[in-house]
Amino acid sequence: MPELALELSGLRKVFAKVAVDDLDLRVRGGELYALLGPNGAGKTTTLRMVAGLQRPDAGGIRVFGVDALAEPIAAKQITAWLPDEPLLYDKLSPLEYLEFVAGLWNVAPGAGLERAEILLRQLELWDERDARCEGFSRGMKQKVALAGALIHEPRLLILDEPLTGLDAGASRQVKDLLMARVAAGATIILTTHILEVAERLADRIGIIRSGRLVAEGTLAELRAERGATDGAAATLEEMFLALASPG
Ligand SMILES: Nc1ncnc2c1ncn2[C@@H]1O[C@H](COP(=O)(O)OP(=O)(O)OP(=O)(O)O)[C@@H](O)[C@H]1O
Repeated sequence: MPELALELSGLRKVFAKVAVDDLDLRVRGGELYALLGPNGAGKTTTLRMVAGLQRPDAGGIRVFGVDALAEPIAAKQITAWLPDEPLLYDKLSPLEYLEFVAGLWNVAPGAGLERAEILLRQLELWDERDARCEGFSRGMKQKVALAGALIHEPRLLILDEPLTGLDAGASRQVKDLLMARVAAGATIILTTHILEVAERLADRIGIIRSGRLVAEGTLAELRAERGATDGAAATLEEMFLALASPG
């Protein structure tokens, strides 16, 4: 049985109404797991709780066996978090920003610089390494933020809509980078509204609605389940629309 990268049990968060509703979710080590769901389904709230930015009202979170609620620092050491609207220190250049973030994680300066160069080259930002981020486009800033999230080489990458707003070229660079990380043994959980991303990249897909997991599996498994009831092989979009809408 593969090691579990993430285990959520009975996770619950209530704001004015229930956002995450006794959610159970397991992500295996080494897989790319796409979390899909309509607006307001509870995806970001779930991931923010895993990243330690929001305290659940109930339930448990384990990251590679570490109890993230009891040992948040240990859990954060092995986790990357990229929010959907990341903030950067605009006055810094990409290289300065990555050196700064590497320092926060106690990455040795030499190793930090080496990793920064690899990441900036992969994301085609090396030529802009010394320019201030304040002059960058939204997509360029998003790529710098992604590099910052990966600089401490976390085992678990949690990415909230990492491809939204990127042009085709940037999107390809980010996808290639993520696939390379998975090939090197990392685990990725991402949310996306771009169903083609889930279709092409994900080992498994989870569909969440009203804070609960309503379907989960490989694309083939989801299709087979749907096909069995509908008598036809459904597209991910058809399955998503059927599963994500109430009633
Ligand atoms: N800080 C907050 N205070 C109050 N309500 C919140 C807060 N954060 C989220 N919510 C509510 O919790 C519910 C789930 O929101 P969440 O952002 O997790 O959904 P989502 O699935 O990520 O949606 P989207 O796809 O639109 O990003 C929504 O009803 C939202 O209004």
